Amino acid sequence: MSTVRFEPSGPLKGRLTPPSDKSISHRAALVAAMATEPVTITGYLPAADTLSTLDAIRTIGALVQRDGDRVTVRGCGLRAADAHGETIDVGNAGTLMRLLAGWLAGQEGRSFTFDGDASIRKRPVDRVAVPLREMGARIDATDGRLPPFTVHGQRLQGIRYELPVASAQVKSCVLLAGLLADGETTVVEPVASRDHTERLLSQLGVPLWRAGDAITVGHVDELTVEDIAVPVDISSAAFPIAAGVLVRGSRLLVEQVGVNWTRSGFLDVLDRMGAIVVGEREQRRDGEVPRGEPVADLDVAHGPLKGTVVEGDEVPLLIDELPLVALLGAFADGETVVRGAEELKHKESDRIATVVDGLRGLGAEIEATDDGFVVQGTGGLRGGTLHSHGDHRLAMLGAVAGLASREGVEVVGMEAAEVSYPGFGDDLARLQRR
Ligand SMILES: O=C(O)C1=C[C@@H](OP(=O)(O)O)[C@@H](O)[C@H](O)C1
Ligand SMILES: C=C(OP(=O)(O)O)C(=O)O
Repeated sequence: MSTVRFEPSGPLKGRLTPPSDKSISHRAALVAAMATEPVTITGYLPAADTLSTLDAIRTIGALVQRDGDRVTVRGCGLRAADAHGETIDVGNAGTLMRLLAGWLAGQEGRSFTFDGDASIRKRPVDRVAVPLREMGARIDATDGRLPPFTVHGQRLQGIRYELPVASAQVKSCVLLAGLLADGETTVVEPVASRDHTERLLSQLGVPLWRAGDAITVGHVDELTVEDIAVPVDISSAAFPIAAGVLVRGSRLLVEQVGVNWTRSGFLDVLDRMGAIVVGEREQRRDGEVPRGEPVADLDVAHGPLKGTVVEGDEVPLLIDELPLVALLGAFADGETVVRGAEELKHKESDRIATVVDGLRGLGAEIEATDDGFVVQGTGGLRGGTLHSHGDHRLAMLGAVAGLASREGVEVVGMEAAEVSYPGFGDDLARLQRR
């Protein structure tokens, strides 16, 4: 395990292009594997989670060639003809585990076992097993709800499924299963969550439409996949953006960031907190499913912050950035509250507990609640030691906290950042050298 110290920093300056989007890279690799003609993905994220996805599709029979962030996939077709009985190692990647289960649930008469690391073994799969069973698949999970689990593929029937929680992973799992199912499959969302799967499938010409909160996909016999370009991950960009906002005298240009409105809630929260982040974002779009992913350059400067409340429909639009909202809250004037975010308990760590314990250990005035946290802003942070608990977003949170702190932060388990942001430490160092 690596321990890295992040000292209080002088102004961060310069331009930065953070890594490609993890969510979209997973989806791009999976649809490429469902095709039979070769597909080239540019801007594929070469991080631990998305390398697990390339390994997973190789296990199922796809041929994969990677040169940096350019990946060529010769897929195995929607019916993954040659695969059976494999064990798929999803590593640390919840998104891979849940989306791939949807595709493989429709492989009639064939079984696949899913397993992963210690963190993945604590993450619930009943949330996808319930709708997949309703569609006709058989799924055996450990203790009824955890990995390792086996998916016994069956001929699937389309269903109408009302998501009990807003989860893009569950929505995407059911939509991918729907491609193979007889008839139409509809997923109803309680509130909007990231829509990368819908945008990608509709770009590929799959019959897919949205009516209010309901997204419907039709059966397809085969998938024709065009080349795919992946934008920069706003969830990764959020760390240097937060550092630019928090470190006195900073001015950064963060380039080519994906600003799909279902992902960019963090930018709206920054606006409310009074942060200076300038760049054109996508406005909320409730009608037809848009094709493709919008990008923008974001100009970021240090400035004072005020507390805010994040709750309700906004939560899924920045679910992975909520740890950073807690950190920003510690530097803000007044109180910052996050509520309605119990889903944080089911991530790579229990992010309510790990964020609250981690930031409190650095001197923040923060309390956990059942569904979020409350931070009393004190205008700064002392510093100390923060443990990542193997959670990439915690490791990067500690690093940003260190740069903005008075005494520096030692992050125990910094290597976890490789899950989503290869070269994270180098990027921060480069911005400090300008
Ligand atoms: O669909 C996706 O790519 C993701 C959806 C979210 O999870 P949930 O669907 O569990 O909310 C998010 O936290 C995760 O990092 C990626
Ligand atoms: C929750 C996350 O990812 P996953 O669910 O794919 O492990 C994340 O990246 O913060």
